[in-house]
Amino acid sequence: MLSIKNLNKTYANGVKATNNVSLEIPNGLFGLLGPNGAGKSSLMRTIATLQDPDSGSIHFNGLDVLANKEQLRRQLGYLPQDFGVYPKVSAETLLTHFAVLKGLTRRGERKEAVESLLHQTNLWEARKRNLGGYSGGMRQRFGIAQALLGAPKLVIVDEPTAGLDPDERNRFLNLLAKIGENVVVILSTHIVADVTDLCPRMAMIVKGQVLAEGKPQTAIDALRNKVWQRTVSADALADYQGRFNVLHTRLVGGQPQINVFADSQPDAGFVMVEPDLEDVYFLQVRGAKPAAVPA
Ligand SMILES: Nc1ncnc2c1ncn2[C@@H]1O[C@H](COP(=O)(O)OP(=O)(O)OP(=O)(O)O)[C@@H](O)[C@H]1O
Repeated sequence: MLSIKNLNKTYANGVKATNNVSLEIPNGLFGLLGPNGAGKSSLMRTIATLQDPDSGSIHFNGLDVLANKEQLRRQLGYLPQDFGVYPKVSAETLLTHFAVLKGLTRRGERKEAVESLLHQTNLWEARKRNLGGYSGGMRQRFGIAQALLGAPKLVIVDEPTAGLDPDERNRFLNLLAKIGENVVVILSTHIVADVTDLCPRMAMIVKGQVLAEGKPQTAIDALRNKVWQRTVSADALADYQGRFNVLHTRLVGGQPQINVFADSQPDAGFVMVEPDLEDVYFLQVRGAKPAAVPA
């Protein structure tokens, strides 16, 4: 269990990237969902002990993280947002190199760990190929392999699915879900479907603040009977956006279809629809508060 209490971080330029964040994160895949610039990376870097908060506390299975950084790092696997690889080195060679850095100094043990991770991330067949020739998905899976060296108890992956095609994204998320069976895995993303599909728990973060936390389904249920949908003409769209709390707009067959948040039917053209996590997300991002989004 990772327990974060009243965490704050303001950068020297005055940006409050982490605003009184408190979260309880159990074993499993935890989705940290928010738009670009919401403060996801800042929070993850702080948990990973790469930067200090101004105030607040972090405990991991009882360990005071900020007072015992080295001990946390020994249990941590981290995949940063921009994970660079040496293009002219094979996956097997670089992973072996990372294993040495991670303290796997005994040869047999190291070989076993590297081989097992190459299998687990489905890179075994491609292990001799140079990383420069890997696809985006393969590179991310390599990133996860290095993060898992040393069997970490806390795994942090920062926006790993951005730029992956749907197949690669699925393969990557399934891999994370499997890892999450036994350890805490925190996944940051701005892709709502990443969280809907796989995360038993999540938090939405906007402008450094946690606006919703808990099971995705609980947050969705709180919007039941309050999401209304209709198609409108392109000319009328701005008018609808001005008059109603429009959560999002999609083009369906070239025509705008809008989802509106309202206690009652906004006009006769609307039908009530089942809410989904996108509705919850856009309600939070647009700054409109629902009656309550229970944890
Ligand atoms: N070292 C820094 N110094 C000053 N401002 C920073 C620094 N790092 C991040 N910020 C600012 O803090 C805010 C949060 O950034 P952060 O990278 O944590 O968000 P994010 O949710 O991870 O977004 P993204 O996906 O775009 O990286 C942004 O306004 C960003 O410009």
